[in-house]
Amino acid sequence: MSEAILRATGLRKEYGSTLALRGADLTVRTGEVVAIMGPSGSGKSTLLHCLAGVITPDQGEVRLDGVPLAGLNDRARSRLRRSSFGFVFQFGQLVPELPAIENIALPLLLAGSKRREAMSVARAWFPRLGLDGLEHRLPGQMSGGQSQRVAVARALAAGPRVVFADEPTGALDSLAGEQVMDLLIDAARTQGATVVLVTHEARVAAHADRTVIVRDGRVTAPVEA
Ligand SMILES: Nc1ncnc2c1ncn2[C@@H]1O[C@H](COP(=O)(O)OP(=O)(O)OP(=O)(O)O)[C@@H](O)[C@H]1O
Repeated sequence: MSEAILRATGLRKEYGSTLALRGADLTVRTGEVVAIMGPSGSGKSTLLHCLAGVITPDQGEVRLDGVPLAGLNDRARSRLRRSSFGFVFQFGQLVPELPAIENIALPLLLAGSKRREAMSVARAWFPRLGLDGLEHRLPGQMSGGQSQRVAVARALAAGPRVVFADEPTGALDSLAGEQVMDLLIDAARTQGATVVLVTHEARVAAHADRTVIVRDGRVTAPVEA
């Protein structure tokens, strides 16, 4: 069995009087696709954001390759997010002023690629996305499903080690949602990326190797595969 890439132990997070996480534990292995399910407000997004180092838990820790994220300063944490992580949200993550191809090229440019090289990598995604000919469409000129496919390509283009997806199909009908999930899982597996996915939908979770349930701020169903 592969090594743990992410290990969260005893995560606790309070927002004012709301206890969002109360001792959440989760281990994710390299190359695994893990779905996080659970009732609304149970703490799924908070857990995802702690795993990704976007928010810092009040107690407990997250380790990436055994190294505690809390030990990194803000700059190192942002660099890590940029170089090792990709993100897909429900909607609205593309830069509206940039055509699809430039949205995909953006993380590569931020990582230091030359423009010509970044655009060529981005262009190569279009046949795979089923979006040939739409390279120069703005996000507002594409359907929700097309935009989400572009968002998946953007999350994966720079070769992240972990992709975090929060309700990536939440705003889509079932056919468009299936296409987005097929693309996300297929591309992640091809690249050997690990995926941590929050979803309400069992058919989305069915794409995962393993599903865990968050209830009242704790991970209640199989912590380990
Ligand atoms: N920034 C915030 N400020 C205050 N309360 C928050 C904040 N973020 C989350 N919460 C609260 O923390 C709890 C857990 O929220 P979280 O978004 O993690 O749950 P969730 O399981 O992802 O919910 P949903 O499925 O509805 O998206 C909820 O009660 C929520 O209202």
